Amino acid sequence: MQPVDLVIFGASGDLSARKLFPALFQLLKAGLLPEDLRIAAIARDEVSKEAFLEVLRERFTSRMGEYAPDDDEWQRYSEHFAYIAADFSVIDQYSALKDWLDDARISLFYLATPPSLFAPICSNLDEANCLTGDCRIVLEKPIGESLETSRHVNNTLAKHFDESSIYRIDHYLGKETVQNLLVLRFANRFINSQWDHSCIDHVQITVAETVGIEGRWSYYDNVGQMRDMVQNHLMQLLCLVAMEPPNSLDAESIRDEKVKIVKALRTIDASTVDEHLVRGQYSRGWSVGNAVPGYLEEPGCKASTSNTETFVAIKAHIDNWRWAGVPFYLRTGKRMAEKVTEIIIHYKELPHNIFGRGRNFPNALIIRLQPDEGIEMAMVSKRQSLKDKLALQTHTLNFDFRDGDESERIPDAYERLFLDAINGDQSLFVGREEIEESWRWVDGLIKASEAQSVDAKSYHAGSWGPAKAEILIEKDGRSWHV
Ligand SMILES: NC(=O)C1=CN([C@@H]2O[C@H](COP(=O)(O)OP(=O)(O)OC[C@H]3O[C@@H](n4cnc5c(N)ncnc54)[C@H](OP(=O)(O)O)[C@@H]3O)[C@@H](O)[C@H]2O)C=CC1
Ligand SMILES: O=C1O[C@H](COP(=O)(O)O)[C@@H](O)[C@H](O)[C@H]1O
Repeated sequence: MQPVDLVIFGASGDLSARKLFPALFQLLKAGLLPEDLRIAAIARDEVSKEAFLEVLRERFTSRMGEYAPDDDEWQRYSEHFAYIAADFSVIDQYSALKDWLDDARISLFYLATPPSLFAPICSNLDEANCLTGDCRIVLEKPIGESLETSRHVNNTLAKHFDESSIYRIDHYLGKETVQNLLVLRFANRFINSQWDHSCIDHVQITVAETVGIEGRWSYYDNVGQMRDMVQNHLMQLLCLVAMEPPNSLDAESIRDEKVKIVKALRTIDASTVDEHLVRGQYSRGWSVGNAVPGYLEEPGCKASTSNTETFVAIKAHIDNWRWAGVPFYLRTGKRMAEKVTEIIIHYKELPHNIFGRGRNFPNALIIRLQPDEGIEMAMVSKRQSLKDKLALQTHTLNFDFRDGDESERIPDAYERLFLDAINGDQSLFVGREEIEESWRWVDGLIKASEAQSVDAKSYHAGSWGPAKAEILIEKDGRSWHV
């Protein structure tokens, strides 16, 4: 491995503490990163490196539980760090970073900052002469808040970095179970050969969270679940389920196939939005046994009303040969009954049922991405019975990723993504075109919903969303899996 300097902008933020620094710790502990990795943590607080690390360690300990570092491990981890206090928006404050960087090493700039700072940081890095040698940039989602603003960010990036040096993160792609979708589909002939409109009745993708907006009201109220989750995470899952086999596993081949799916998504306009979109907003209720406030009672809320959605259900169609006539039902929300991310492939009934009326149980493939990661196949078999010769039942073939070992740690998505960015592998990062095409579709949906004044219907925290979401699917004679 080549020597790497990793610069984390936004080092005092929530993402850094919860995901980035723990992932780096795990990778170093496992010996998967260069031993001489240097990490520059940059934030605004005027504190010493020791003070920064002390706070970081407390945050680690409260969140990492049994995986938190012991004293020796923490000491070794600390040795990789430098702390630089700077305001990223001010060009004059880049000199300490310039002095710290070493041209002979790869510089990996990680922007864990509000998206409004992406463009200024790129320009400032360039102007401060920090972009010499092999430089790469990693950006968190969201890239923009619309097609127009994402283009602006991408255009600015392109002025300072070559596309091959830009790593746009969608952390869902780093999840082991999401990567497994490619393997499941393209390494198993029996699945691959049954993956189209002739066998599949419909697809459901659910990304349900029990958390609320977690103190992010001012950010969230401007974006809502459509921009926070649908434009990126759900779109990526949809693409991985629906895309054609890529020619190879290189980034370009995978991105090309994903873009084709996004472009084939049928536009939902003002004339069709009512039958295809349900929006919701949580009111107070119960979440995992605790009473929780409604969206408008969350800390930081300054408004007495808001039409921002915390729940979305969509019926989407992909207008191509493979998926003709197969609806994709997508659903995502905060403060739902359970934390679950799953994809359900519902197969069609057989063309002719020799077992008689009421004895047809269509197969279903249940891909559990989190938690309880695994795959279930609902199959029909005969129940042993002398009384009823044709007693049929659904049996489940269950494939548990942990192989029954609950103590096994599934690596966090950010571990995979750091490793790939350091190794220069872009295959799990999102390309410019797919992001912009995704915004084009989502912008159209938002516009249609605004034109028809589709309200965010209230649902109780701890439920499965507004009743209208049930109707969206039930009027087609189907129902949500959970
Ligand atoms: N949190 C999460 O779970 C996820 C976050 N993201 C994305 O990651 C990014 C970061 O999110 P998150 O960590 O939650 O945000 P936070 O608000 O918690 O952290 C932002 C960080 O940026 C710093 N910062 C802001 N402005 C400046 C400035 N002018 N100069 C120097 N530092 C500055 C803040 O420092 P200071 O403390 O001084 O303000 C803080 O360290 C966002 O793009 C978000 O959308 C993506 C997926 C999940
Ligand atoms: O990007 C985001 O993702 C999280 C959900 O991530 P997960 O890995 O816990 O499924 C979501 O809560 C957050 O609002 C969003 O910005």
